[in-house]
Amino acid sequence: MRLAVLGATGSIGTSTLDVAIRHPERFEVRAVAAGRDWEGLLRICRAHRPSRAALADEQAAAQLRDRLQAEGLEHIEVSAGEEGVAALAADADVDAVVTAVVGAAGLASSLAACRAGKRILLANKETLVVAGALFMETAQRHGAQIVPVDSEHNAVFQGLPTGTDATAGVERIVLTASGGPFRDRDPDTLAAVTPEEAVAHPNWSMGRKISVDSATMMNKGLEVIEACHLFDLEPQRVDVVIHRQSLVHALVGYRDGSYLAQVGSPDMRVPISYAMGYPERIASGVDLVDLAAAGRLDFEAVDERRFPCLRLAYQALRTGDGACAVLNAANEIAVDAFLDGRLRFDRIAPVIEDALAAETPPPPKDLDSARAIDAQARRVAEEAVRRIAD
Ligand SMILES: NC(=O)C1=CN([C@@H]2O[C@H](COP(=O)(O)OP(=O)(O)OC[C@H]3O[C@@H](n4cnc5c(N)ncnc54)[C@H](OP(=O)(O)O)[C@@H]3O)[C@@H](O)[C@H]2O)C=CC1
Ligand SMILES: CC(=O)[C@@H](O)[C@H](O)COP(=O)(O)O
Ligand SMILES: [Mn+2]
Repeated sequence: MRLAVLGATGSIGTSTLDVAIRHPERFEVRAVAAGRDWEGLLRICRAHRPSRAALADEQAAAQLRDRLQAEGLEHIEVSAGEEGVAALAADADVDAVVTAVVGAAGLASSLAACRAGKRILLANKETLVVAGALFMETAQRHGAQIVPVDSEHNAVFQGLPTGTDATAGVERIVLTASGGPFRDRDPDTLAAVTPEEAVAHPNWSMGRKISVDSATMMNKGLEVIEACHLFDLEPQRVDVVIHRQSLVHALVGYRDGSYLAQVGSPDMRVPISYAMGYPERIASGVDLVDLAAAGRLDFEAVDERRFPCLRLAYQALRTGDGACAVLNAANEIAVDAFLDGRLRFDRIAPVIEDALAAETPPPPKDLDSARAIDAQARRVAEEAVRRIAD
């Protein structure tokens, strides 16, 4: 299988390449893309020898081109900008696209992969939050196959019935949430949280943005929206439960009273290898969980006062796709402001609430309208950051 790995320098990208290199007879890394880390992408080019590479940042792409030439790797064609990244997703020499770009920046390449009818190993959950119906319709129209990489959705995918009716007998699904680094912290002290504390996830090693999302539990909110689109479920059929150990990733509840749960170590190579090998199971480099050593599996209800972002996500989901796009944009702005030291941790949710209070845009009907909604919501959220941060 010929792969394009978009977001190759990041946490998911690195795990994907780790799985690929374990199966050289099975996977060929044809194309790799990132944002601006040209040195990271250069190292990947040396190790995997793709045919094509792309960087969203034009200057970084020029640096990469120069260095590849200096090292005798000029046959690796380098493209630049959002279009350059999206072009890799549609490359005729690629069978499967791993969408591991962070944030709404991944939408254009996700849609390009859809239009080209690729197998999409979907990590970029923001694609489904910004333009869920558009993305799913585009995939269906062009025969793109979506295999979820996000651990919970990958777990649901594994637990759903096989055969023609993919949801036969399914009553509800349950996504587990670790609760993040502040699940036991006194809520009155959340104002003082530092970025380094917020990105210190108790169980998973991930990029900074998703780590903050886990700390606010917006990550689970985005995942509820993601699940509704992927599995065609109404919001009331998607539950969230806190599970501190992050060993059970999701459960599919059936009408006969059974739950099917997927259990695995908190290492993304497990769901990534499932998506890469599907429908076969291939080695991921991760051992089975030692159940006796794990000892216990705890489940608790979510305290919505501690995690207001989860409520905001359900609110946006019930309002419609336009509101979900606003939710995502405002969250990205608020998280950036927090990581830059311009916004307190406990003010991330109020910024998003403010953005959602503005007039709700209609659902995005194409990439341009999604971009316009995103840009407008970012302006509103930036204004809210300035006001709320004062
Ligand atoms: N990490 C995890 O365990 C999980 C992640 N996900 C999802 O996967 C996605 C990636 O997350 P994660 O790997 O943690 O993030 P990272 O921050 O670790 O990596 C992000 C990647 O995106 C690239 N990137 C950033 N901006 C652009 C752009 N404009 N164009 C192209 N590439 C860009 C980065 O390149 P550069 O290095 O140059 O900045 C980097 O390769 C997110 O949507 C996240 O929600 C889902 C489930 C689990
Ligand atoms: C690994 C993965 O899929 C993340 O989305 C993970 O779920 C984050 O952990 P939280 O449960 O804390 O959000
Ligand atoms: Mn997840």
